[in-house]
Amino acid sequence: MKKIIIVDDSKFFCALIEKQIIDNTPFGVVTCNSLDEARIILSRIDKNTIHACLVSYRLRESNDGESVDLFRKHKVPTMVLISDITAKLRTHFWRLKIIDYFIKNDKHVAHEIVETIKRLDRNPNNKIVIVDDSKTSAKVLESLLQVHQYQLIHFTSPKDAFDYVKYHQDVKMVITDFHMPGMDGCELTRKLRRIYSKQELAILGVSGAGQSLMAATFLKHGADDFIIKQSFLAEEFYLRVNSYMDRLNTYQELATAASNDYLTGIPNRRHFFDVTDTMHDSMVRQNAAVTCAMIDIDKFKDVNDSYGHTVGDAVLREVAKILKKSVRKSDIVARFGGEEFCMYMTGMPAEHANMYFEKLRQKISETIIRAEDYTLQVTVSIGINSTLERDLGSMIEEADRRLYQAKESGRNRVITGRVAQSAN
Ligand SMILES: Nc1nc2c(ncn2[C@@H]2O[C@H](COP(=O)(O)OP(=O)(O)OP(=O)(O)O)[C@@H](O)[C@H]2O)c(=O)[nH]1
Repeated sequence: MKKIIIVDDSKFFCALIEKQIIDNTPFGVVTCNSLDEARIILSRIDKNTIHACLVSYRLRESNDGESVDLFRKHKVPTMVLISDITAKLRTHFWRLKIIDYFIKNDKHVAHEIVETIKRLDRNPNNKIVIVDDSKTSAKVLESLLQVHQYQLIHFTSPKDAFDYVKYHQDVKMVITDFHMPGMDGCELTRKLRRIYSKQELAILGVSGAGQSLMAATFLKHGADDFIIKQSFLAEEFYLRVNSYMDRLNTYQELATAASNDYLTGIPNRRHFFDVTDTMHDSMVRQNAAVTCAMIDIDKFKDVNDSYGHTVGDAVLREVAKILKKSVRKSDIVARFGGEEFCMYMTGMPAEHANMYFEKLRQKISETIIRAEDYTLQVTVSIGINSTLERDLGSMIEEADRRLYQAKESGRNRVITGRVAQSAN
């Protein structure tokens, strides 16, 4: 487990922050109450296991800032604790390329520290594209963003940047200069906004000083914000980038929560229909092979009654995992509710469907599920329908009727409508 090192001479403060970090992040904590202790820890610990450190700028029996220098020398991402801030210190901190500073007696300090640690953990997955034909200007932004461990890609050509962002939906933010050959920053912003909404992509315009109209022009074309190259402060830049990134991450978490089942993490019924609606139309137009399947765990009530709901939940997660692992990227598996799942398989004709689902049924029945102190096995009944119909709802309804037949005729079996296969 990666760790956060806290260095502060107040044991009470260390304990308070340690608890917040342990309760709210995946990280462990090592605390030191003096610089000497911190030196010993640094000499013993494997540096790769340190996520970041939180260090008091002023410690008893050491010079101001000595603690920060020690961790910076060891290339540990550093957050600084301070009792109060001055303009001089602020400038000094950003020159040192620290992650952030926190005022110790601020009542939100623990929350802010935890949020910063979580953000630092997320940032390697947060992709930012910098578009600037000047490598020197881009380097300035890159070196600032690297401190916060964002994933960065630099393009000198706006056209190349556009092509990249268009096909890479994982880009969260574009920071673009205005004056560039071929396409200016506003045009790039306008083109990107046709594809991505503000909930999907943040765009920050950048330009030189003395361009008073530039901010309005960028915003008008769909940018979220604008910064002036020569004059922005590192602190202001971080606050803006981090707040847009936090907002995007929150939107995406909400979107995932709305479309995915909370227990198994696979799509829910609503999302299933959102996705399959257009997909199915195109399948019908191409007269392509499609198979729908309804899958239901047998006697699931007995699982809950015999082992408890926590074990029941673990069974649902395990079955969902097996279903998800068994499909291709173009197929969709969703939890329709309770112990019932639906699968939409593209390019699967009737002659393959029966064998495929028979294997799947067998795999589930052979899987040993471990939950709490129990080991158990469950079976599923499956109804499948490979007769292409314009209306997807009717196709699923028929698969559901066959699932009912599978239950009625003894469970743990697959019913295709044409042949009923007994597993027993
Ligand atoms: N643990 C857990 N149980 C759930 C969840 N959703 C539904 N259930 C339970 O699933 C059980 C479904 O029971 P039934 O509809 O009687 O079906 P069954 O026992 O599987 O019987 P057959 O389908 O006829 O084989 C009920 O006891 C529900 O309470 C869930 O999210 N977690």
